[in-house]
Amino acid sequence: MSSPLAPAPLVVLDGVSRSFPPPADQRSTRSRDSVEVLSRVDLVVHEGDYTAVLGRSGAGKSTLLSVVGLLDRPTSGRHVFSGLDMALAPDGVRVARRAEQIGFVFQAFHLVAGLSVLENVALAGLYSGRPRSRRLADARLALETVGMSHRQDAFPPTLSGGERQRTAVARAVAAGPRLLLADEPTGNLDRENADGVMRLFADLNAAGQTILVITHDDAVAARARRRVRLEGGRLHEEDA
Ligand SMILES: Nc1ncnc2c1ncn2[C@@H]1O[C@H](COP(=O)(O)OP(=O)(O)OP(=O)(O)O)[C@@H](O)[C@H]1O
Repeated sequence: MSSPLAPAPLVVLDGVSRSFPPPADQRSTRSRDSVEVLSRVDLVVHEGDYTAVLGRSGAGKSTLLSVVGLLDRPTSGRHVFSGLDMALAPDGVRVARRAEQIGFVFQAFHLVAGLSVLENVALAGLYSGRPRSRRLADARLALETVGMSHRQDAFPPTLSGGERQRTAVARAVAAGPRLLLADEPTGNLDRENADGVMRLFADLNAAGQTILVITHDDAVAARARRRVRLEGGRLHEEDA
């Protein structure tokens, strides 16, 4: 039994399932049953955790990240984020929570080519209404954290892959999210740059950042404090 003083978990997935309609080319010839990609998944993430979700291509990792990141709703099950039941919350509440409390890093960086590095990072907090002066100050600090201050006036097309991803990480953490969600963050990087980004994640976590990273790469997962694996729609603990 947990202590009454123990902090509430940041994320709780309780019996979460997510189904999709069958692919169009299979609807007439095969079963019309929907495909259950996540099947009664349970997951608890506490503040300060650093968790890697492993799984083969098609295992449902991005689907899981979309649910945890409030980009998608489960078909059934309970999803609590930051103390609020999100599976049933109205869209407006979900969008606000996502903007204020979750930072995303994707494999493809998703930087805006026509904005400088500083301006890209200062986009963090825009949707939760932070004033520009505050966003710029936060962006400068985040760029310092990821070692990109010297490139703040550069434009994304002139950056290396590693620099682009460090910029994307700065943008994800600049507004101080409670949760950093990363989807294959090293997928477009060579080993050296991948190592750099994973060192950065370890440093952020050591400073208190809660991180959930999804990856098919054991070397990336090895850097996390906890590993879980998605297989057959279910989530299994990899090791103690
Ligand atoms: N919006 C959707 N509509 C229908 N099927 C979907 C949808 N999103 C995902 N799927 C299906 O769910 C399954 C899991 O996809 P998902 O992208 O979550 O896997 P993944 O583990 O992230 O794969 P990868 O490592 O290749 O990115 C796939 O079979 C995919 O086709």
